[in-house]
Amino acid sequence: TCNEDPTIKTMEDFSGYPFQEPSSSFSSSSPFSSLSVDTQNLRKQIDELSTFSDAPAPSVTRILYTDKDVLARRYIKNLMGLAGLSVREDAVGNIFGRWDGNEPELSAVATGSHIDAIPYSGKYDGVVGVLGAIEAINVLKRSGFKPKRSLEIILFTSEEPTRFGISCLGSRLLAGSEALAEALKTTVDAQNISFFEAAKSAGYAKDHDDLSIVFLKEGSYSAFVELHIEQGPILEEEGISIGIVTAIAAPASIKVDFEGDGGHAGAVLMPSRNDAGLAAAELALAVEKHVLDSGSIDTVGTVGILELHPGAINSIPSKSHLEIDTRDIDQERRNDVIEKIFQSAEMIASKRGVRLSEFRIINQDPPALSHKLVIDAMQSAAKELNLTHKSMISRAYHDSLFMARVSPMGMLFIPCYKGYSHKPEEYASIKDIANGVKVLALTLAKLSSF
Ligand SMILES: NC(=O)N[C@@H](O)C(=O)O
Ligand SMILES: [Mn+2]
Ligand SMILES: [Mn+2]
Repeated sequence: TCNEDPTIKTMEDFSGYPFQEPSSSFSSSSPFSSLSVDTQNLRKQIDELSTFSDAPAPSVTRILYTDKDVLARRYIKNLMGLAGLSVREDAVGNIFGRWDGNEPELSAVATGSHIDAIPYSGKYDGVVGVLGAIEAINVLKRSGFKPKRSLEIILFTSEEPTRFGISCLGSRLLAGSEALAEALKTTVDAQNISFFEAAKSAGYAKDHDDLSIVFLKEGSYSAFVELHIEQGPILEEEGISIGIVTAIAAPASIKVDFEGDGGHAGAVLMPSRNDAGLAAAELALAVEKHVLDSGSIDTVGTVGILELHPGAINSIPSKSHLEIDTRDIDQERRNDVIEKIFQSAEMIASKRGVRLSEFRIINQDPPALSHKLVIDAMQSAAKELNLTHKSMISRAYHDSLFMARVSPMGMLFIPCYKGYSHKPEEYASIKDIANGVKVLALTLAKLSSF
């Protein structure tokens, strides 16, 4: 391989895709002389949407089913209407905007992403894939194109795990997750508000608690493509416009609780303590150790939530709560790490005389591979638009991870500033976004004519 970049090697092993572009089954002569993106309008929309936030600019916080989320959803539905799409919503608030093709009975081609944003994050994560998708439809309409297969834009509910601790909630249900449909009957958020109460407050789940109605029918889509910022530095560093995602890494998340006796920080001497806080601290370091010991750069582990109770400076923590996110492109290797984390939790609990009161694996998802059909379409589109592109893997997860279970899937990445994401400094230039929109438009056109 050209530059001994360990991830390239891994990507070839992992996605089975030779680094060199395979021959495309899509014709190179596209009827599209010019695809014009309304960059000014798109820029304005990204800024306007970011104002529906529970955090002060430049940060964006937009949590599922909050007032700001409902306003942002209304904003998107309005834009879908202005683009001439027929709009519908399902019981959990996945929103669909459809442009009927000449042969509407054929399964449609879909694209989409999410607009929910974790606390104090940026304007572009997910948003580029929703506003960009609507603009891609406008671009095709402006060029006089008429699809054979219908084109459908999906705004997925709750890609971020912020409110109910479950990532990709909307797309998991669309992909038919019985377990999730069941679990949501008893799921509550940190304020003890139930999922259904919250959904109803946002106008969803009116008279349903059997969420299997959200499941997509077999063959609903002939292909699914998601446009997203890279959330990594590669494209920007290498000056490449488009990332052709060939695979998405396998995410997992774990909730852990320790319980000890707590007590007075002054009066209780060290030998007679069983400090739940120190148990949590030790486990957090053990997560790092097990991830580093996997010997692969592709294994990552994060303790993004660590809470102590009662949380008083002069009181020994009697309870501690950790939430662990670990990922890898190699599912086996990731599962080994999870097993080692569990053994450490047990070992630490017995060594420190605290109780391991919870070790719950919330999700342990397999990785997803992009489909040749979609990869070829994305590559020939980028080529026809004379945009530099490279194949790459996604270490962040996306709704595409679950759409791959019900449809041939592919993702398009665009560069973002220093690879920043999940923080206010997240940024993508309108030029890069416009390139992504053009490649998406052409890819959708190719797939819809297939
Ligand atoms: N794309 C993205 O940020 N997805 C996240 O929810 C993640 O944690 O990967
Ligand atoms: Mn995100
Ligand atoms: Mn995202």
